Amino acid sequence: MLRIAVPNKGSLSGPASAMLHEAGYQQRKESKELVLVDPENEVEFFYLRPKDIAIYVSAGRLDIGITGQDLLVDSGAGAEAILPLGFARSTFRFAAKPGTATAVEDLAGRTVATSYEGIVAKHLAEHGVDASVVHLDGAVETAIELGVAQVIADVVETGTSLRNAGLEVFGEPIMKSEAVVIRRTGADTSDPAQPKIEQFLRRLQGVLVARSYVMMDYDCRAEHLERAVALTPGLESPTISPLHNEGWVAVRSMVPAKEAQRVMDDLYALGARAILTTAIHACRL
Ligand SMILES: Nc1ncnc2c1ncn2[C@@H]1O[C@H](COP(=O)(O)OP(=O)(O)OP(=O)(O)O)[C@@H](O)[C@H]1O
Ligand SMILES: O=P(O)(O)OC[C@H]1O[C@H](OP(=O)(O)OP(=O)(O)O)[C@H](O)[C@@H]1O
Ligand SMILES: [Mg+2]
Repeated sequence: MLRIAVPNKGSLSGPASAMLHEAGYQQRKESKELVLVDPENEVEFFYLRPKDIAIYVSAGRLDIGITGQDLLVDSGAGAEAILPLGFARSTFRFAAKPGTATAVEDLAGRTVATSYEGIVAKHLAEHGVDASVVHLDGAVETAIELGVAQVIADVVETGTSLRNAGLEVFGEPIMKSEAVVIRRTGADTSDPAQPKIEQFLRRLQGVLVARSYVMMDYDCRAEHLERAVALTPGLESPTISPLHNEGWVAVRSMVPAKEAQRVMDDLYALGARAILTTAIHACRL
C-alpha cells in the first residue's frame, strides 16, 4: 500500500483533500480521523500536522506527502518537491513598522519573530546577518506591537494581516511557496512503491490539467483552418473532422481556461461558428 501524508489542518488541508478526492481517492469524512485506508486504490492516507510531514517523508516512514514548499525548506528535512500543486500560494517576507528597515542587512542586532525559524536562520546566514530569532506559533504580526520583536518574517498572501497590524514588507521576498508533493531525497526508481507513486502523480497532474483547460469545439471554413488551428494548437494537435457541408470542418482542441473567451472572440472574427467550450472532468495526458 502506498502511504501518503496529507495536511490535517490549516490552509493546505481542505484544498489537498479536495484535490485527492477529485483524483478518485477516498478522503476522510471527519476532521478527527487520523488514518484512512482506501483499499480499492491501495493507498493509506495519514492526516498529519503540515509542519511534520517533511519529517515523516524524509525518514522513509511514508512514501510521499503533501505540504507547503516553505514548510519543506523550514524543516531542513531530506525531502524534495516532485510536483507543484498550484494552491496555498504565498510569499515569505520580512515586515516591520514603516521606516524601520529597508533590507535584510538592517536586521543586524535586532530580533525577528517568526513561525519559520529554519527559513529565517538560513536566509540570515546566507546574507551574513547576525540577528536573534524568536519562535512564535502564529499571529506573528502582533509580536511587534507587544514588544517581542522589531521585525517579523511571515507568510503573506493578500497582505491584509500586515495592513491590519500597521506593518509593511521590506527587502526582497525571502521565498515563494505553494503546495507541493514531496518525496524522500535520493529515493530511486528501484523503490517498490515507484509504479504506485507514478500513478498517483499522473492522477494529480490530470486534476491540474482538468482544472486549467477547457475543451473547445467549433466549425470553420477549410480555407481558414490553418489560422484557426494557430489559435487553438491544443496539447498535441487538434482533431479535425469533415462536416457534411462541403468546405467546412469541425475542430476540437484543449484551450487554457483563462484564454477561452479571448480565443472564442478571435475564432469568431475569423469566421468560425458554433464555438462551444466544455469542462474537462478528468484526464491522463
Ligand atoms: N493566508 C494564506 N494564504 C495562502 N497560503 C497560506 C496562508 N497561510 C498559510 N499558508 C500556507 O499554508 C502552509 C502553512 O500551513 P499551516 O497549516 O501550518 O498554517 P496555516 O495554514 O497558517 O494554518 P494555522 O495557522 O491555522 O495552523 C504554508 O505552506 C503557507 O505558505
Ligand atoms: O496576507 P494575508 O492574506 O493576510 O495572509 C497571510 C496570513 O495568513 C496566515 O495566518 P493564519 O490565518 O494562518 O494565522 P496565524 O498567523 O496564526 O498562522 C499567515 O500566517 C499570515 O498571517
Ligand atoms: Mg497560519
